[in-house]
Amino acid sequence: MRKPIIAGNWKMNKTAEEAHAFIEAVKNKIPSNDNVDSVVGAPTLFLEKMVEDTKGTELKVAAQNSYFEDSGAFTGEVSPYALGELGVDYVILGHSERREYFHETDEDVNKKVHAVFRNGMTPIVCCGETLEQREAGETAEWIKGQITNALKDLTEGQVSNLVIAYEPIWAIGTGKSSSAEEADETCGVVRETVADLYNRAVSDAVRIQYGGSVKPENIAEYMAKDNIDGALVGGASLEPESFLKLLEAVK
Ligand SMILES: O=C[C@H](O)COP(=O)(O)O
Repeated sequence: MRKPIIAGNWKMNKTAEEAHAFIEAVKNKIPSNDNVDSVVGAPTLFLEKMVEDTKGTELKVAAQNSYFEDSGAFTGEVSPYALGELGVDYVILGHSERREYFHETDEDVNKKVHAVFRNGMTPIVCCGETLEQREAGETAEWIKGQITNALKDLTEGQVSNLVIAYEPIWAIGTGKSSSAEEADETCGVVRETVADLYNRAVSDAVRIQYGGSVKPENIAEYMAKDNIDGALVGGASLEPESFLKLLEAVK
């Protein structure tokens, strides 16, 4: 039985003060992590304070990116070693916005996945197709390729502990969510790819989230599906009330 994982991704939103106010508003209302893992992905600037603010609570903190080298002459980059030292739990990797605007490749994502594991954190690896790819019937092949590349040279133990977020690009921030059936089918492609690359025990263990216009009103439809173990949520994770409703719907 896989434990659900709901992760907010604030993207480049909020000030330090707003982030602190959010944590204050939710921290005593987070469901027990015996039932659901609750995560907030915050901008790098606030991570230290968020880790401090969430100490002793059931809320976990995610970074939204990490570089693949631990240290060195990489001006402006975020060290995975420093993130691990800070007490960050998860790192979102390969989000379609990072791939599109910052030209991240599958190879970069794979190196980052290794770096995040090496530093004791859990990667949330994103994959997803464009509308053109979906309409051309290329979704399954594309997703298989992204997953195969992202998981290169990982151990069975690492992949069993990994989180994969399937986010159709056309459903992100558009209000056009994928139907639960379509989302489940493609999350099934992700799971079968993991089974082919590793084995059934690993594919049964890996947790797969759906992301793309998830909100309190529709999250239950996704969570009812066999291959969907959680959600990666942008817009609807920004307000405390909405974030708590997402967690309530799955606990
Ligand atoms: O990482 C989250 C996704 O990009 C989904 O964003 P959204 O919930 O605003 O559509």
